[in-house]
Amino acid sequence: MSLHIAVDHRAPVAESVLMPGDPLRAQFIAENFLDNPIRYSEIRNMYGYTGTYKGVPVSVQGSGMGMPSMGIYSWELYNEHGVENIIRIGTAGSFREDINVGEIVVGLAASTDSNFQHAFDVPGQYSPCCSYPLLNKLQEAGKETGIPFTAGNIVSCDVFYETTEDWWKRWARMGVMAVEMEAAALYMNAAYCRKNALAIMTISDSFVTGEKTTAEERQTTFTDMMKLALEAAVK
Ligand SMILES: O=P(O)(O)O[C@H]1O[C@H](CO)[C@@H](O)[C@H]1O
Ligand SMILES: O=c1cc[nH]c(=O)[nH]1
Repeated sequence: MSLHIAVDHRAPVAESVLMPGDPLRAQFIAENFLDNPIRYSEIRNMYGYTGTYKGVPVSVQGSGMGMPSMGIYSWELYNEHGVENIIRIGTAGSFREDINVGEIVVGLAASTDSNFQHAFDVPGQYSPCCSYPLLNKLQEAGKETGIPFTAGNIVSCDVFYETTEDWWKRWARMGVMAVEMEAAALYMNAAYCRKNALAIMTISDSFVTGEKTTAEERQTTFTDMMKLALEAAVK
């Protein structure tokens, strides 16, 4: 057991873990996609489950919202639970008019406005990027399932409710596709711990059109992303 994640001897945390921000999305995936899921942790109601997908053990663990929370859970998974691969399965807001609600984006790199990197004491600006081996597996899964996605730069922000209008347009001007709140911390922890990480997000709202999805839709309807991540996790 680590400080924030319990263990259950019947269901050790698997080598590959899917991480949604929302613990109820973790429960939905476990109940609808995994065989014989067991909830190994409910500390703070941040549920974690292990089951099998196509016969291979896979875990699903809520990360909570924001880089501090993702930083804690991914650190403990990598360092105290033997995890090698983490695939974030999140939601994001689109900055591009050709990337619409319901579509999937993959963070090749995660720009950020956070100071999370101070923990690593690098003498400059670190560029958080995904793991190439996991990206390759996702590409294979994409070809096999026919589920499309767009890969590029995303931004992980500390603030959800920005107060200045059009703040996002300056990120968009630099080719950043979408905003979420955890990938940069995950990528930095993975790099430091010599592990693998990839962030996949379904677009839940568009800064360009103003379209939005409900909390319930964000919890349960983004099943293509879940399938894609599971297929990549068992390769
Ligand atoms: O749906 P999740 O995975 O939580 O991701 C996004 O949604 C939350 C904000 O509503 C933030 O955590 C953001 O990164
Ligand atoms: O972090 C997020 C996630 C979805 N939509 C946003 O606007 N921000």
